[in-house]
Amino acid sequence: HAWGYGAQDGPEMWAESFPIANGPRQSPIDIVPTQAQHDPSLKQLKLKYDPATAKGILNNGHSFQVDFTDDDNSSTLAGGPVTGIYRLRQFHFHWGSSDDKGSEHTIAGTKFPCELHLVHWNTKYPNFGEAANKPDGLAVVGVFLKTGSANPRLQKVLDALDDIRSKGRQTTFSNFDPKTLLPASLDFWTYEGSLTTPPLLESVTWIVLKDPISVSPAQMAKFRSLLFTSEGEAPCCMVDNFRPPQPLKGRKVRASFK
Ligand SMILES: Cc1c(Cl)c([N+](=O)[O-])nn1CC(=O)Nc1ccc(S(N)(=O)=O)cc1
Ligand SMILES: [Zn+2]
Repeated sequence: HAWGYGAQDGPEMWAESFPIANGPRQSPIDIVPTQAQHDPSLKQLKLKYDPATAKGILNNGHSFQVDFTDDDNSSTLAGGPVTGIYRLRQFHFHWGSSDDKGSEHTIAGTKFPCELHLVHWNTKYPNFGEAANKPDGLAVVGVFLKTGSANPRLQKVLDALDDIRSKGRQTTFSNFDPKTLLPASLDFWTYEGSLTTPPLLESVTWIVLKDPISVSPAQMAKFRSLLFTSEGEAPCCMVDNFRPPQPLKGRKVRASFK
């Protein structure tokens, strides 16, 4: 099932191979703050990350991801809208070819140049693969990146991109605490959704942080230096790797804040 973000294999074509693309709980969505309901029963988000669990960084041909060892509860998410403990598996980004687009979620139609996803799986299941197709299997924290001053916390990730320019390239990436990539406030919106790329599994509790972190235009250029293509193929810049917002289909979006 070769899929991508081009005219021939992009989001408008995904339903041909992945009919769930037109399902009832697809992601991303446009978040309309005035229509989100404050839910005082939502707990505080509890994120505990051990930098020693960072393992490697990989160009998977759709984005790049930093993978974490997930064989114990060293790096976990709990609280917020979820029950139980979810383990951090990886984080990755989505971004645009220019600073006026790139995020997957939007806020009242506003697009950000980039969006970070921290992917966690429910430890009530034996592993990520088992969790990935359960309705409460995954929890993804989304963080918007807004153009402004350079973000020093991103630099270690961006400096590693030179070694993984082409699809399939990977290198070690250790001693990194993803908590350093989060904004000061953990206020969030939450809703029931899906993976935003094939296989588009409807197994994600989305936790989208209200506040963005900063990224400079020069740092955004670094993201855009990656390639969708493998070495030896005609190079195609890795940009616009975002799915547009999908129909809400009656879902409620809750806010953890007033
Ligand atoms: C589906 C699956 C399984 Cl099962 C495994 N596995 O190793 O067992 N790996 N993958 C791939 C995967 O994780 N995709 C994924 C897609 C979108 C997102 S996003 N943007 O955050 O919604 C997060 C992840
Ligand atoms: Zn993602």
